[in-house]
Amino acid sequence: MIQIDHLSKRYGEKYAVKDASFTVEKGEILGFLGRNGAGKSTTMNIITGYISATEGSVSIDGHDVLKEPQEAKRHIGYLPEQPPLYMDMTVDEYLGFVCEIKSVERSKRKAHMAEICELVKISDMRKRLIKNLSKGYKQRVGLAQALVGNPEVLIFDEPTVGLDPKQIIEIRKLIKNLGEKHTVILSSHILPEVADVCERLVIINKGEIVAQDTLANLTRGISESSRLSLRVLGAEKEVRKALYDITGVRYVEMVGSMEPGTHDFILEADKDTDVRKMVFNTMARMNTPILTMRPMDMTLEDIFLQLTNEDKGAN
Ligand SMILES: Nc1ncnc2c1ncn2[C@@H]1O[C@H](COP(=O)(O)OP(=O)(O)OP(=O)(O)O)[C@@H](O)[C@H]1O
Repeated sequence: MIQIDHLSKRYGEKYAVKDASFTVEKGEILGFLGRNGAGKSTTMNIITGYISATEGSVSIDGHDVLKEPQEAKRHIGYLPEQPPLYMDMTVDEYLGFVCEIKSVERSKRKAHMAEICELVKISDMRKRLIKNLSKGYKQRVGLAQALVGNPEVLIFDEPTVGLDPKQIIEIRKLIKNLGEKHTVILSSHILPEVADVCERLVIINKGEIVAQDTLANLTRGISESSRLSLRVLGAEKEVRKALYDITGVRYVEMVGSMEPGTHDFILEADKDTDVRKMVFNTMARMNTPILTMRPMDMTLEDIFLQLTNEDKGAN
């Protein structure tokens, strides 16, 4: 649905985005994750045709954003980081104005606006001046303008910044719902947000894409080993040696003794080897009961930190 090919944007000598390529499939909710200043807004602004790229191309449903801007933009609803709201208009006046610029048929506007307002829950606010709305409601009006014309693709840039926790939950829920009928790109620097809402992630660091995969693959795929945490009732030296002798085990470390007579171990094994059965059998033979055994997957947070550490990336 969206194809981003070798996109770069340079300001003077500095790359805001460098050689970024990724695709967004029809119907998916893609998370575009990066720290502040990583190049998210720049990428979103290029995809939506707000600014031009220095190099590379973007196509939306086969239409090049640069060569066929009207056609490409017709498919996109965009909520930029700063929603383009007119503070002295009422919600109705503003959405009417957006209908006008998006060429929504006059006869259909009333019903279309009512439907959108219902969806983003601003029906009671339609006669209010936008400047008098709370930040959360202003953001909903921003979402509403993105939905005008019923575009297939919705792009949200940091949609929950500045909202209170209740508003954040509501906006995320709304985006999830919209994802059922639209292709969505959600740009954010908030890890739990994209983890909660998105099926697949593209991670950008210092202008470069450093990873793109499903959440599950990202948490599984990056490390070369799998780790287990164990608490065993038994003598440290014997248990450590027995664990170390298990095929596939690379490393064993005793990390503490939290209960009398027990020892806590972290065991690192080859990535594709599930050593749990062997650990169980070995400990059973030695009559050293396992009190806990837990796989230690890398969290998305670990991965994000690993991928976006200060030494990585360009510039
Ligand atoms: N018009 C501009 N002129 C010069 N540099 C710019 C311009 N716009 C962005 N940059 C730089 O490009 C880099 C990427 O900025 P961008 O706004 O895309 O990041 P971001 O990931 O959206 O961050 P944030 O979440 O803080 O908005 C930053 O270093 C920024 O200072």
